[in-house]
Amino acid sequence: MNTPHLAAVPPAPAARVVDAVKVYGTAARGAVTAVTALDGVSVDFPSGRFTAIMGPSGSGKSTLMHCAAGLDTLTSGSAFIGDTELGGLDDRRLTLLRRERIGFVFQAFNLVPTLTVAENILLPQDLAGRRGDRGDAEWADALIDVVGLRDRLHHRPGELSGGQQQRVAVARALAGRPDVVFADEPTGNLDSRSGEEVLNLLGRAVRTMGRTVVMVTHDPVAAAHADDVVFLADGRLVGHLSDPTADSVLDRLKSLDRKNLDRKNFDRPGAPGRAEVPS
Ligand SMILES: Nc1ncnc2c1ncn2[C@@H]1O[C@H](COP(=O)(O)OP(=O)(O)OP(=O)(O)O)[C@@H](O)[C@H]1O
Repeated sequence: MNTPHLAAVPPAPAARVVDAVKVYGTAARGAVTAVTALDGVSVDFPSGRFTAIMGPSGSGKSTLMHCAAGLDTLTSGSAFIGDTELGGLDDRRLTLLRRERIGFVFQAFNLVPTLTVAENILLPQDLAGRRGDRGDAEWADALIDVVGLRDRLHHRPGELSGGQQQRVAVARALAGRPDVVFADEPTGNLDSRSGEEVLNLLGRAVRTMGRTVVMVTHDPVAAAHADDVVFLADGRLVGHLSDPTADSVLDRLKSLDRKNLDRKNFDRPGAPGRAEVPS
């Protein structure tokens, strides 16, 4: 009997957006400029991989991340976490989905100052009512070692360095074993050494713990920690690199900047990516 040949099927993306459009502002009283921050972006964030989102300032990186993570809504198009379309969820379900399936790391750490390190890390499990779950407790305990904070468990965030606080934030983001961790400029407030530690941690979460990370950054050295880099310019997806290095990312950014300048010189008035509503 012939055994059917099973081709390796790539895992479904942990998150994706399809034809994503986001317009900020409206034409009120006939004279306001609307800004098209995302202009028809479709991108997959594969499961078990570390993806960086890069692009010039104002290109739509944070908007893409916020819409993909259900922190903001799209004007049109769709955003999915796994198979769940975010546009179809009411506020309560969206809050639950963010709590149970997504981890967040922000530039400003966003820890709760009155809670200890241990309490901050366990907060997502407490909110989800899962503190008693044995598997979760073991996972959180292992995480504390991975992020190197065992001797700081009873300190409060104000007693820690910026790098240590961000490591707590990474542990907190991973504690609930989310489908995907979204990190918005996680090294933006850190010196290069602490930044490197946080990036190594995110990389380890993907490569040894099987997690999925999507990170917005403007730093080619940070992006080089990722498996894939997607590039945005003027709200559009304009490139992709696998196995990036800081040099290859920098080269791509420079070529995007050149193309952007050339195009803007040709396209005046009204550069693409900006929907300008006449007064
Ligand atoms: N709440 C808002 N209201 C109006 N315009 C906004 C809003 N948020 C972002 N924008 C505009 O949308 C565009 C994309 O912004 P976004 O913050 O996503 O870009 P970015 O690539 O993350 O930028 P940066 O690297 O500077 O943080 C910009 O032109 C920005 O000014």
